[in-house]
Amino acid sequence: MTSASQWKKRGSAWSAAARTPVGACSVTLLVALAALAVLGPVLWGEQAAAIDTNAIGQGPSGAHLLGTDSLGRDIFYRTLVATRFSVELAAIATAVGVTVGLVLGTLPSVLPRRAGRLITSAVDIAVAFPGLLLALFFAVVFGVGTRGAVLAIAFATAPGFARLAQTLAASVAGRDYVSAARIAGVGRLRLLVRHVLPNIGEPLMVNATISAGGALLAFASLSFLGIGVQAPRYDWGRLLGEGLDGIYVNPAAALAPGAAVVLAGLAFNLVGETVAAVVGVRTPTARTPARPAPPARPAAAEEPGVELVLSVENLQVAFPRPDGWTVPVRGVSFTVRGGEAIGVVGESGSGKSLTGLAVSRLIETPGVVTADRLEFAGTPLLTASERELRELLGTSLAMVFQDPMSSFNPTRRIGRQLAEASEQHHGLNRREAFARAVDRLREVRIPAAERRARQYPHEFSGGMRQRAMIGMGLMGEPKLIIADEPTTALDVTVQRQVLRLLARTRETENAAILLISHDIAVVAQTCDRMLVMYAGRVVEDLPTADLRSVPRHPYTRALLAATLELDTDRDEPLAVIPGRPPEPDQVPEGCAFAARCPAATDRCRSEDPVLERVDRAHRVACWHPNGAVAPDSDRETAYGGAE
Ligand SMILES: Nc1ncnc2c1ncn2[C@@H]1O[C@H](COP(=O)(O)OP(=O)(O)OP(=O)(O)O)[C@@H](O)[C@H]1O
Repeated sequence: MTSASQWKKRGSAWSAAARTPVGACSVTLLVALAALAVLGPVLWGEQAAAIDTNAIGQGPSGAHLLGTDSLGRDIFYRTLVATRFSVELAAIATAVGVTVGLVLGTLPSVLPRRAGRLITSAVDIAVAFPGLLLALFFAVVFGVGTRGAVLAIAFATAPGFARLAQTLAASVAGRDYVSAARIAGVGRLRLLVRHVLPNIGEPLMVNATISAGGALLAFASLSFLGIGVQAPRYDWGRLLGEGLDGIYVNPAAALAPGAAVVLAGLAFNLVGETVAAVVGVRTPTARTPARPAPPARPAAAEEPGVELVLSVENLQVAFPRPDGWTVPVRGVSFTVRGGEAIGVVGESGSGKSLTGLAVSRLIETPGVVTADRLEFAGTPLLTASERELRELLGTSLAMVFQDPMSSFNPTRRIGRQLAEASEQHHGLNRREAFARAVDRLREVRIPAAERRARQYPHEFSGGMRQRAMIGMGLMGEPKLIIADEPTTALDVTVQRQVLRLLARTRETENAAILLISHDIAVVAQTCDRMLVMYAGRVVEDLPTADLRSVPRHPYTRALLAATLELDTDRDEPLAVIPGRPPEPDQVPEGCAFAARCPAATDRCRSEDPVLERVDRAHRVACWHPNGAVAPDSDRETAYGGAE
């Protein structure tokens, strides 16, 4: 979709929202409020200030619509003129509150963890207090008067915003384009400013608008109590307080500013609601469980010493749950040599993606990654400093995600997103980095690369975005490309182009590839070796050339039998693997596949098999890798495959 059509779509959403009852009310109220704020003091400033000692404390009359105050000034004009000051003060207090809140809310993601936690705890405590109580407290601290009241209301608004910003930032932090930027080595502050803030702007705007209504009310309350605006200046709160003194003589003197506060507050709230309806804002909730040490699992077999790009030994990924830990990756071990292409296959939930994310150091707190060894290009990733990691991963590791739509920041041009890493790591200036980005886009066969580099992600097709993502990986000199289901969201022809591009990149750049896929056929065509994962572990590691002849694990054979190929007899029902893999927190004793395995014995149900070498390039975790042992039940073997 082009940006013009996007704007058109947005425009029609706005006009549709304005035609709803809420939308129409909010537009009318807002226009009236803005007109009064701008024109009120100009048109009626003099009448509002005119003192008439002959008309002190009068009730409504033809000359004075809402009566007069204790100096004979016209209350109707004063209420109209007070609009500007009341709205101005509420807007300033909200702006200061939102800014302070935004800083407090986003600081934890740039500061060291301990300092960040301190701020988060302070915000949590402040959020627990009612806003008006906080405003009163701060009003006393900052002193009586307009400035004190502005600061008091701003500081009372800030904690709510800080919490909202934290939650929104956390919800964006897991998006692919943020992961991609992190992999490209983009620093925390830049990540925040360029990738997180632009994408949480809309919900923050909506909440700021609604908060302005609250600020207006809070201001009126402080002025009413005599600790806000001081005479001779006046806002609605002050007029309300003055009107209340003579409420029995002239109730309109108090009711008019009161009604003005209510109507203006309503205008802000309704505008907020209308904006929320158009931009589709929903506020996610945060989650911070406790974190004890995850359980240990046995290490798997070791690869003989070759020059390795990646060396993973006993990798575990654990997440806290209210009642303990769930460990979806339970001791994965494998190695990747330079230029080698390895496929990772397995059913959904087997831990493929988490393994890729753990290798890229993209598992976020509260997730915990442990390993006996996790080395990339000779650097231990678990003990490396953040700076080392940024340098190393930013230049040598590329990541291609499943959803090409979410892989790029929607608010930034493609070329700039590619260039970002080069500005950071290669010391290139903006122009040079952009030129390199264009060159890389050309390299991945993006037509009219120069023009395309200036376009936004939504102007690219899915296949082009995926190629651009690979191009982003090529901004450095990647030693390893981790591609997580890179073709799942694409149609078949585009799938082939992307796979071909990956293969070409591997050749030209001598980059190793870790291709995560549930499509065994794709892996067989593209990779040298295949890791078969089941319930968070590698159960077989074998050359793809041997796929047809020597898979040893019953699960691998089952996966192969369930793969649809061109030569599959379409009249025969496709083999299926009976049952479902266990949930990560319900993995049984013994071999996790035993319950679905036609050859399972008592030993399989009680002892967990270790991944062991069966020949030079082949490892398998099975007690009966040759399929020689008869099953201990009368079940028929459900799957084909060579024995
Ligand atoms: N943040 C998390 N907290 C708790 N559990 C998680 C988290 N992320 C993933 N999991 C669980 O870990 C398991 C493995 O997830 P993973 O995404 O690695 O699977 P996968 O093999 O890549 O599956 P798919 O092919 O569907 O992407 C799943 O059961 C998933 O529910």
